[in-house]
Amino acid sequence: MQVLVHGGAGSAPDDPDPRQAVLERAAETGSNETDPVDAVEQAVRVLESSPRFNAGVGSAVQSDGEIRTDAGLMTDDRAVGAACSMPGVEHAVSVARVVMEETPHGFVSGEQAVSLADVFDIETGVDLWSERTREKWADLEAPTGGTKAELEWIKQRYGASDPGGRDRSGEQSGDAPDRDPQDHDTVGAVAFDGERLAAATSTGGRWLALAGRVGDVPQVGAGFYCSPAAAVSATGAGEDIARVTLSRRVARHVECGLGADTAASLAIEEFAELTGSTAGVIVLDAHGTLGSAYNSDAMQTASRTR
Ligand SMILES: NC(=O)C[C@H](N)C(=O)O
Repeated sequence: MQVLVHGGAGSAPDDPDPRQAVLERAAETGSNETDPVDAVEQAVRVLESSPRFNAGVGSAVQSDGEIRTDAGLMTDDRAVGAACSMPGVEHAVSVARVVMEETPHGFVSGEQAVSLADVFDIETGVDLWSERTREKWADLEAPTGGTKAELEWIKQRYGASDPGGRDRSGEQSGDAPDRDPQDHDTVGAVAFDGERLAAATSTGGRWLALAGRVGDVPQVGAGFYCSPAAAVSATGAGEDIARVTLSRRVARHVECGLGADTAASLAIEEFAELTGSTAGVIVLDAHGTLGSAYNSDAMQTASRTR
């Protein structure tokens, strides 16, 4: 089994070494599996359980002070499952898998997704707050007073720094108020067993987002995609990733004959040109070739073959 994982595209983290150790453990855990769906699910679950990443425990907090998780999973036969806006769900990737395998649907949201998780024995009601998110949330001093007040608050702030720490004009925004140096850390995995491919992505979204906001991660073709040619997981500025269906774009380039790395680089170049924003992708093709590209300051990855 070949597994490649990422820990989000964004500004360079202060703690790359311990993060890298978790990524290595995730890749190894996935590579011990014999089925690519198990491989991506188990790899992502390791990352969701680490407070160092913005997925599961340690996820970003939305404007109403609630943490909601999102994930998507897909296989090369185009089976797909996604789930979003789930409070108290650490392993969003496992809910995405339930949607794929146990329902006739592709995407389930909110309270009902949490109920579905419960029915299939995925733990709910989990405390997803980490020390870091608690401190950051307290520092932000979010307004109380409902949706209108929250919207006014986030409109000035959301996207003032993208996951690469740059403002929308491409200038460094290091001294912007409320800039979040850890606005990255979405996690993803791709796996190949020599015949079958799978891809999965999981996140808590982005800081300073309106309650109920859903980014690219659970949108098929945007935050994740898998075709018989390639498995892809994306990370970065979710609204921009979705508007150019970034993961689908990478797979399409592989389908047109490009190598995994070239396909990833070309898709990121196109993404940057079309949106002026930052993102990263990992890809594993049906020849077992790994590829990745990003235009943010950093994107940590780890891979393992067994
Ligand atoms: N850090 C990320 O990758 C965020 C994620 N793509 C989102 O927009 O929800």
